[in-house]
Amino acid sequence: MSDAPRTMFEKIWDRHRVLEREDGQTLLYVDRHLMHDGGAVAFDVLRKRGLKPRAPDRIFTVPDHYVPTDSRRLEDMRDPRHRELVEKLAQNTAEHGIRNFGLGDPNQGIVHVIGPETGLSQPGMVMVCGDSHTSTHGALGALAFGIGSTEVAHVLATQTLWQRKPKTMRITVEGQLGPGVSAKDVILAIIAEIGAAGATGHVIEYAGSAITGLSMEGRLTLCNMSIEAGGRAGMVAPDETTFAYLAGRTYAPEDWEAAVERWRALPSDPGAPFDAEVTLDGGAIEPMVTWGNSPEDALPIGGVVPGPEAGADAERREMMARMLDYMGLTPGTRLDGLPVDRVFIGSCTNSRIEDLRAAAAVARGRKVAEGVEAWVVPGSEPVKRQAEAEGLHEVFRAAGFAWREPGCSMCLGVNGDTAAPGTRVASTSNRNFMGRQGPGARTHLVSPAMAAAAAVSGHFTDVRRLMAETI
Ligand SMILES: CC(C)[C@H](C(=O)O)[C@@H](O)C(=O)O
Ligand code: SF4
Repeated sequence: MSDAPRTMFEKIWDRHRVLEREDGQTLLYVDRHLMHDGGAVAFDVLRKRGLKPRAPDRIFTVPDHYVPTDSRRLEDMRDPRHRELVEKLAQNTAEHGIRNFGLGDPNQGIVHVIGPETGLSQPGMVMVCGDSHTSTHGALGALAFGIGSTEVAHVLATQTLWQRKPKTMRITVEGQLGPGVSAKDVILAIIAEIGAAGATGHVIEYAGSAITGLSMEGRLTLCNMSIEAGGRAGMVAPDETTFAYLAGRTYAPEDWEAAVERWRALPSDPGAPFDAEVTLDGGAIEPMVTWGNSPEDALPIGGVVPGPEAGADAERREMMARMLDYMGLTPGTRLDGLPVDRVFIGSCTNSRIEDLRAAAAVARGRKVAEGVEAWVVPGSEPVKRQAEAEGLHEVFRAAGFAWREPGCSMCLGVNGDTAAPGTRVASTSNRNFMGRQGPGARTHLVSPAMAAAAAVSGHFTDVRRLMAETI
């Protein structure tokens, strides 16, 4: 190998390359394979072919999509097909000696929350999961990406995966984020800038002082939504923040000092070329709200709903008209002041302890507005315990928020946690697609602080105004 400067992505790719095929595909070794209840059927595929999981100690599973968030009991799962998926995951993993963080386990939670939290996600690893938001784990300096169901079976059976080498994109955000501006606003601003297909075919590396200044939790939020910009994966170079976050976690490496030494060599070399470069001014980013049905349809809270004529071409104009109709919005409406019916604080994007602290800081001493139903769904059992130890659940309850059990919940609604048709939802999740939170439900993506501000105001509002009022 030459001494040419390499990106962090290339270093990880090179280290995991097993062999290359003539058509340009590379067989990669997989360090960690995460699975959730949505992928439980992969075990049947293996069984039918007489195969067994190749490396059970590298596979970790958790039910999150279908679990109820008003109970921890399997018996309370209303849909028998969903219960079967959760049971199947427990049975298959028990049979093969795979660690399953099952319903009721003290570490159960959303797969992308518990990976980092348990220390399973580490710098330099190749990590996969049959789920598009696997990009989340890249926040720790891993190459982590979602795979399809056929690939899940392939990884189960071989602990390797065929991949075409993606391109690289560096997104640099310099400067200091303003008060009330979080990682969620940064990623929404990025996607608004480059578009929902802006990073297609690329692995994104986030860099710059606004990024390195983020906590690990902020970086997880950022990387989580890389896929919403079309990116194959998103990564942040490991640094002291990363090491401090991982130290002492259950699955942190036993040879800790040596591991940290290895991790220090991972960041992209100075001068390493990226296929694409994007820069943003972090200081100019404001609290964001989406108005349409793609995460790219995001505007600062001071913005107004655009009209279809703002679309660049006929196709976009037609799409905008359809989205405005679906969202029940009139062009020219100010986002600040737009009434909400429901508020969802949760999902693998924004359900970690810092997210709940940010929301609680706004909710403290205030009341959820009349007619608004607001939920807080912690990302995992440890997040829930920590929040309760800090009394955050009391803050939320006193304000009128429902305090629920961990899971994907209203992010996707496959467990039955949905919003009624026509309902306008302020949501801290990552997708505002038509029907995402239930048929006809109108999703607006926001940060946890902005969601809490909407809950107590009864409409979207600039959280910075509420912060100024807080004594
Ligand atoms: C169910 C799962 C495969 C899906 C994904 O891939 O992302 C889900 O988590 C989502 O967020 O839409
Ligand atoms: S919380 Fe939402 S985005 Fe994340 S894995 Fe679950 S359904 Fe997918």
